[in-house]
Amino acid sequence: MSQQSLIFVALDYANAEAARPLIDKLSPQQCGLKVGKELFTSAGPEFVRELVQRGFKVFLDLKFHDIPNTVNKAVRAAAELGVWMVNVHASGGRRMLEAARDAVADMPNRPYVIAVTVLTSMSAEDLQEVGINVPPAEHVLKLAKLTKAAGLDGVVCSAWEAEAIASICGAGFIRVTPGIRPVGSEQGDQRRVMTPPEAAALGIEVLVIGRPITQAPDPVAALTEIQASLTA
Ligand SMILES: O=C(O)c1cc(=O)[nH]c(=O)n1[C@@H]1O[C@H](COP(=O)(O)O)[C@@H](O)[C@H]1O
Repeated sequence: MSQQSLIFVALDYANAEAARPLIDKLSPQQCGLKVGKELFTSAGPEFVRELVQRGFKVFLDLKFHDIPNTVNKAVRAAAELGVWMVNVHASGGRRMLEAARDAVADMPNRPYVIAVTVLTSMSAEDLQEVGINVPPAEHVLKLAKLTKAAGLDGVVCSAWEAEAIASICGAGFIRVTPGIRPVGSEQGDQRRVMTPPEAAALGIEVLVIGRPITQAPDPVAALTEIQASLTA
């Protein structure tokens, strides 16, 4: 993993045709691409293979959360597409996480397997409603420790929890942070947000950014501006 924060553009588009105009203007040297539930459901594995063939690091964000056997098979199927990273939900529990880890253990070029802690769209109130009566940061840390103990490569968390995770889980443990919002951009459904330069200053390995780029009048210019702001 490089020292500088890598940016992954969240391709939250309705289908491949809608995503292609932006992808055609990007290079694998510039950023990675995240394919999530919407685009994967409409465009399918063939589209993921196409992005991999074009040389992009692809983060397949399907957030698997199921019984261990099902997650094991799903992670393996994702890995066989040649993606760089795949994720599951840490709240699936230790045995599910171990099954995700084991799915790719024998692959020579295996993807990173990481686990979502607490979604960046969730606030303390949202957590309370689902029976978790501790602050988000505390629950994130608990799930990060479980993920590390199960032998996964890292976690998805908000940038606010990234430093504490590094101090508890160690430097090699990858932190992937969505909920990144340049000053002046709309928060939308995100709750635990931070600006790109602040997140980069924390040494976060991967910043996931969607709408501030994809909904901008000129997405490539928005990405370039964000990238410049990281080192300014
Ligand atoms: O796993 C993810 O990528 C993810 C986890 C999380 O906690 N929060 C979160 O926003 N994401 C994804 O990151 C992207 C954020 O997009 P924007 O809010 O548009 O920047 C979306 O594709 C989400 O599905």
